Amino acid sequence: MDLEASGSRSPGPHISTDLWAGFQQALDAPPHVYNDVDGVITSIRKTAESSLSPEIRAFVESMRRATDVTDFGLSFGYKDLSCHPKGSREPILSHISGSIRRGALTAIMGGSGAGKTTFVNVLMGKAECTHGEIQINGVPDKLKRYKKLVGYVPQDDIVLPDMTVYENIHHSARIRLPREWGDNDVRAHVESVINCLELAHIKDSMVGSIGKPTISGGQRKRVSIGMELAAAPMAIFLDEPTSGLDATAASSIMRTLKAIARLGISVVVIIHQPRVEIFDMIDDLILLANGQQLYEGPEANVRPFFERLGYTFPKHANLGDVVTDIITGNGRAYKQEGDISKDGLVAHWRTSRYAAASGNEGGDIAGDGDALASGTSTAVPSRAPSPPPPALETIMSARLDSLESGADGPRTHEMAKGSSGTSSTNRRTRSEVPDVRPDSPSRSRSRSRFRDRTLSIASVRESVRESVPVFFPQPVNPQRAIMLQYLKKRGASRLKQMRLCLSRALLQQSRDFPTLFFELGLAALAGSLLGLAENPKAGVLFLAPYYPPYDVLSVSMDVKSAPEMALLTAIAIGLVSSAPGVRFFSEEMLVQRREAEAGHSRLAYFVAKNVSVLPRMMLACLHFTTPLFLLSVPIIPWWVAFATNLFYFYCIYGLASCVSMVAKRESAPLLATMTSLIIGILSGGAPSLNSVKTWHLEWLWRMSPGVWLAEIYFGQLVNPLRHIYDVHLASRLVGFDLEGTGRNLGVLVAIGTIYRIIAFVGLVKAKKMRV
Ligand SMILES: Nc1ncnc2c1ncn2[C@@H]1O[C@H](COP(=O)(O)OP(=O)(O)OP(=O)(O)O)[C@@H](O)[C@H]1O
Repeated sequence: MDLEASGSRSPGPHISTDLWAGFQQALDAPPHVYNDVDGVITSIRKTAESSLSPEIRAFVESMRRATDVTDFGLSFGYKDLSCHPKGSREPILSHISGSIRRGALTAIMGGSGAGKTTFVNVLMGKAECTHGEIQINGVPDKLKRYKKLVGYVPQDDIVLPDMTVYENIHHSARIRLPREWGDNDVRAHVESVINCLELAHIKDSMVGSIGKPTISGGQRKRVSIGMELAAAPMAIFLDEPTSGLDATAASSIMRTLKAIARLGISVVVIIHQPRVEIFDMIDDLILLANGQQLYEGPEANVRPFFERLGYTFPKHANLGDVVTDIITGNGRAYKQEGDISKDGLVAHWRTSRYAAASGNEGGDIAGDGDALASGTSTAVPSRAPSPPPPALETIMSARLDSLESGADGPRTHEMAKGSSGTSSTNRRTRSEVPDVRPDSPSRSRSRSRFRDRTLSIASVRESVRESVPVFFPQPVNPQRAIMLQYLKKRGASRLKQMRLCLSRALLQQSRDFPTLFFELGLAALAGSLLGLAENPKAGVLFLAPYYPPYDVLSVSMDVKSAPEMALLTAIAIGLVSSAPGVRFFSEEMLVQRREAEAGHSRLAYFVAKNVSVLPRMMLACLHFTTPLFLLSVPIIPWWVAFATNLFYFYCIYGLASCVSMVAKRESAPLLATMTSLIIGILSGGAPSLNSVKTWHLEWLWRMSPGVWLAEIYFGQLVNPLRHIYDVHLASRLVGFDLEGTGRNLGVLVAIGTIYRIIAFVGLVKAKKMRV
């Protein structure tokens, strides 16, 4: 069964209608008009919002509380953006100008290497441009400041497989929402996100991995989107949100994204060769090639734009495919003669932009009111022509008429696209979006609410006429100061994040019982085998000459057994713990990077992960040390052996963390095992530390925790016999000190900690995610 398809129709637990369509219901809402004119438009907004379902209204209210502004959402304006990193021969982006409207679904398209990722990184404040100007909500500003208000959904659904849908989203919310929010507030927001994403019926299901899925691909994508919406973002960027999904799931995701945009959140997607129904849902398009624009404007205008350049669109061809072919320089099938190169398209866009800016008739485009691009004397109109927004009266009349006649009313973007009505593409979109509630009670309620309000709306029309109705995007400058102030309070403190990450890590471990069982079993087996190997010696691991004058009675000498036992112990612990140690970080590396780039504290995560593993490490050490001691009966006090082994486990886990930062997930366990074997061999047992000293390489051996473990074992096994044997002679022969157990334990802790510091540096410096 297609879970995604069934999921899109299943209601949440407290939602009465079985026709609930989540966020998509917002697509049927009347236009959302902003701009407060003596409270007049506010009443219209309230009217618009009253037709939304209670779940979506709860989400909108929650968003307002999280952002502390009434009209959440970000619009971006950019002028002449150029990025030319050092070492790169060509600029990655050059002369990009335009805008991204608040509340619009904007798609960025281009061939491989066109600069889409870099452009999105710039808009998200993750990368800086070498040149250009940027406006946020109509005000020149630094994008970095708004990072906490921006969500990013990577192409691969990077979620924790052994956590439920609710837990994945809830964790993100608790880390990123305003810190003064109580548990109930966070829970309510998460519930509203889950309901609106139609995940309520699977909220307690484990997410599962791609190899072992427990929910469908479309649902995983929704979880991934939910993790961002949980943080109440004002803009959300998605890298190929439909890739890998079947047609139904892909359309459903895009409709959801479009509805989210309608609520005010700016949605920007990177998309490749979209299917026609997906292409039709896009409001605005930004087409890139070779790091430069070749089109920016409404999706509805892209076809006429290319037709003016001589391209013909076959009757039944997929518009998305044709556009992709054209912008990658493969448009010969659609233009028999003339230039079809990407450079030609880029040059055309640039010249027509400048022609339009200078008022030249030949200009192919005209500015559309983008504040940055057209609001100043130096402005460069940067978008293809958007028909002027219709008057508010037209919109309200159309909406009221449509409600009277029972037809679906025009949507905001459709109106913004042209007073002439909806474009053909948008008509297609609407007809393909199933009207899930043709005669539903909520629809009738919404109609009657509208009728009731007709009078009051009619009475305010006159006063509204004086003002210019503003549709998306709406600069929210007056609210900017409040928003920036509020941004500082976003996100849990580092200490709280540590606590949250710790409880999550412990929960994960408690669910991974088979692995723990296997690890403890392996530790017990290794300890038993080593104990059996040492058992015939009955704990006598040292023999040396007697002191004079009894030295002539000495029968034999054995100074190697103690270092050898230490060597075998080090190797066994290395084998037992390196693979589990590497799992902790390498399996979650992508999740960690996603979280870190979303603003989670790396330090909190790292410390919590390391703390969470301590009980497991102690259990493994107990299972290793106990059989070893019972079978080999050495003369070392049990607690000293336990502490020594435990600190060596600590070192191996630390070393495994370092390996997981540099090695690929598949090769990390093998590499960690090999590394632990090497440091085990460098324990001074064979070759002896004395020989190493003669090679002047003691410093190298001393860098290995193995040598400190061996020195403790040697001292503990030999020193108690000092009244019988010449232990100093033995010490000189082997090269180990007899004293300093406490110091050596301290060194082991220090080495383990140094490994962790190196691992943390690796975590911070590790390659960033693709976007
Ligand atoms: N930091 C950098 N230094 C030098 N060149 C870079 C850097 N980052 C990206 N590039 C280059 O810039 C070009 C655009 O890269 P970008 O990742 O933005 O393209 P893209 O459109 O996202 O491609 P794709 O769809 O294949 O991911 C590529 O040729 C890439 O190799």
